[in-house]
Amino acid sequence: MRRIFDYLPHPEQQIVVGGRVRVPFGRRMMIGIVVGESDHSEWPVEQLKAIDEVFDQTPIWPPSLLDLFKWAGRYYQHPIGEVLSHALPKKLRLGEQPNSADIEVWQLTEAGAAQDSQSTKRAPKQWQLLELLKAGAQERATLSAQGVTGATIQAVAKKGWIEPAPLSALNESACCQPTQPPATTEQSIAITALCSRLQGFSVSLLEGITGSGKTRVYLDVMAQVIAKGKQVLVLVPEIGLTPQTLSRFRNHLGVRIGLVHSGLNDSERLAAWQAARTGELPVLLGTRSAIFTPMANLGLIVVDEEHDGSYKQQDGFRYQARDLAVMRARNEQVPLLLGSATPSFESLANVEAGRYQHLTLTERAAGGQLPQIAAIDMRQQVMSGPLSAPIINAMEQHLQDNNQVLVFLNRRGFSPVLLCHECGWFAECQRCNRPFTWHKGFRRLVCHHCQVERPVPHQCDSCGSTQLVPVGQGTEQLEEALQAQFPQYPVVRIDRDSTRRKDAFENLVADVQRGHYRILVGTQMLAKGHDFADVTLVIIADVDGALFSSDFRAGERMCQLLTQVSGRAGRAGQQAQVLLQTHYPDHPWVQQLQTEGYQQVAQALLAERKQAQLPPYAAIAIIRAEANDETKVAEFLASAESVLSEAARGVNDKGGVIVMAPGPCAMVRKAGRYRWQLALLAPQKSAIQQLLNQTLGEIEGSKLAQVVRWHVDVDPHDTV
Ligand SMILES: Nc1ncnc2c1ncn2[C@@H]1O[C@H](COP(=O)(O)OP(=O)(O)OP(=O)(O)O)[C@@H](O)[C@H]1O
Ligand SMILES: [Zn+2]
Repeated sequence: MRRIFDYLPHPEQQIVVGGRVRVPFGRRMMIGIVVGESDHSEWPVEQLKAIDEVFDQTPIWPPSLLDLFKWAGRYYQHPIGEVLSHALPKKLRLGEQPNSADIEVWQLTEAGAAQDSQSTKRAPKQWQLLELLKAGAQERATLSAQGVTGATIQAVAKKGWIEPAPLSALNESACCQPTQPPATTEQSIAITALCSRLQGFSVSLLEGITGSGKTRVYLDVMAQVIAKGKQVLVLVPEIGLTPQTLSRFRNHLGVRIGLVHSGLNDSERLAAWQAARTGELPVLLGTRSAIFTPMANLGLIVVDEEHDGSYKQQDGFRYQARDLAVMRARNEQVPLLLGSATPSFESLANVEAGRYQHLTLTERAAGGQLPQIAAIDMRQQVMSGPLSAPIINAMEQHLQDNNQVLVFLNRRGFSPVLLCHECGWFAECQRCNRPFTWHKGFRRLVCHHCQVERPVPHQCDSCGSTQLVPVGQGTEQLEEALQAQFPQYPVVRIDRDSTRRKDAFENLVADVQRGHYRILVGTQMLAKGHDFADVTLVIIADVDGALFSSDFRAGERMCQLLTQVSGRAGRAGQQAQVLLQTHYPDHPWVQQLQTEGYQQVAQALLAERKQAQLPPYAAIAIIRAEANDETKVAEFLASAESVLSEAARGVNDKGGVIVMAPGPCAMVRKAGRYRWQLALLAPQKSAIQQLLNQTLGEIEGSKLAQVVRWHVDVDPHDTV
């Protein structure tokens, strides 16, 4: 509910703003959070109920953070209750007390330290655990982030090689790596510039080409902050939290690193949260939602790969964690460091406007040149498999030279369509009106839009023919074809399907690092931020689909993705190559990326955005609605449009808000429901805010608002 509720104070207990209380709500008792105090109410005092129980003597969040949440609720047009509930670890929502002692810590015993790889020869996982603990005690949560399962821990503990350790062991354990290569000149310049701004609020954008060693810059700056006794909050994209990242942080900083990731259970999550809140944890490393963690002594926020789409929550409370980081840094008066090889256009525009400090790294830290992208014109190739002859030849070369080859294809499954060769019928999801993807390994057809599955048919539904043929290719097919083409080189596929099991992703990445595989096939999971030292050739198998998206951000996204994937090649300083297969070698983005690189393409695309008055030079919000009955969706948005248009006449002083006519989404039917949307555009974010604040109450009150599912998306990630 888009509102707050009034209660009388507890007769004896003191209440605190930002603390939890139990209150009667309807016929139930519920846990609430006190967001403010007042000496009056809109309701007659006899109608108000009293707070039943007070849980907290001190606020859960400091006032600056509570203010941030209130701001976020207003800005993203999301009910404050849901925002706060989102920010609160589950155990606290249920009324438990914060507790940081709930942490399971393990250390080597003397017997364990005496083992060598021979004694665990048939149990490589156990050896991995022993090796990890050689550097000192670690939390179970940290071990699990590095691919160690509970079963392995139990097995090794049973042998008497490891034992539970006190929490204090963590602080002594993290060791500093003695042999760091010296920072490069560019890195040193960036580090000095950043360290001169550690007081007060500022935002810096570190734009460093792929492999330029941005992480090293973060770490040196973080070390300075930690040395002053302050805490650092580091955000990474959803799949950027690899064992490698973690060990780099541990080794370099020599302090305990707290983690927030999807593999934590509720107790571990609460323990990390509490350790951060009390100030005992020097570094908290986490994905999007870590931005909500209170930190007693915050000294710096770092957002790595700041352009990454996973910082935007795509359902419920649709916040942008990078943008919240800016607000949080301002509220808490600390510096914010954004880093990327392919900065978001929002951040580039902020640099242009002089709001962010701009630091650049233009050379690769380990030497060598950034690989050039070369397009292979598919129209002139005779294709015998998914990859053309020049690509196969190049792969042969790099593999013979003992290097790894990465083949990128952003489509899971075996084939995106299963077609009847005789009549042209194809298997289609009835709820989305889109073809099913054939997953050969799972022996299922899966709709990638609504996740519904069905068995693979033996016959055509329409004519009964048994000649069903796969059309188009996904990673599964590519993996199969490459293994057949290069039987002597092990192939691994890394995508959401091959990494479904817990820890599978961490394990596969570790195996790639160890050189177990020579050919890596994968989706964007492989593209982001990984440091695979032996990859010298990157193949981009197909980008053609992305060239035709009608989303105004399609160009930005594609250039980011291609630059990031390409950047996986030659990171240890080798000569490297990137080959891109396309039917459209003349497409302007493809051309520009080959000849100029991300910075120049970004400048060109930004100029177009400015001309067209689109974000980041304007603000946008979208109201989306869906229902089984399309006319209801259209009617609801039409009435919303008239409410908005009427009110929009009043906000003309700020340059006005354009209320676009409602229309069907690019994918008009999903999971059986029809989807429409209405966009609001304005030169200023505040104008859209003002308009939504004025009108949402009325829109929400309409009868159709109860019939259709709808939501507001401020600064949407997807706009089609
Ligand atoms: N000063 C240095 N001297 C030698 N090697 C370095 C130095 N700094 C970083 N490196 C190495 O360069 C490689 C790339 O560094 P890093 O992964 O930090 O790059 P990055 O800027 O984050 O790249 P990306 O944006 O592609 O993720 C790593 O293997 C790292 O160990
Ligand atoms: Zn579907």
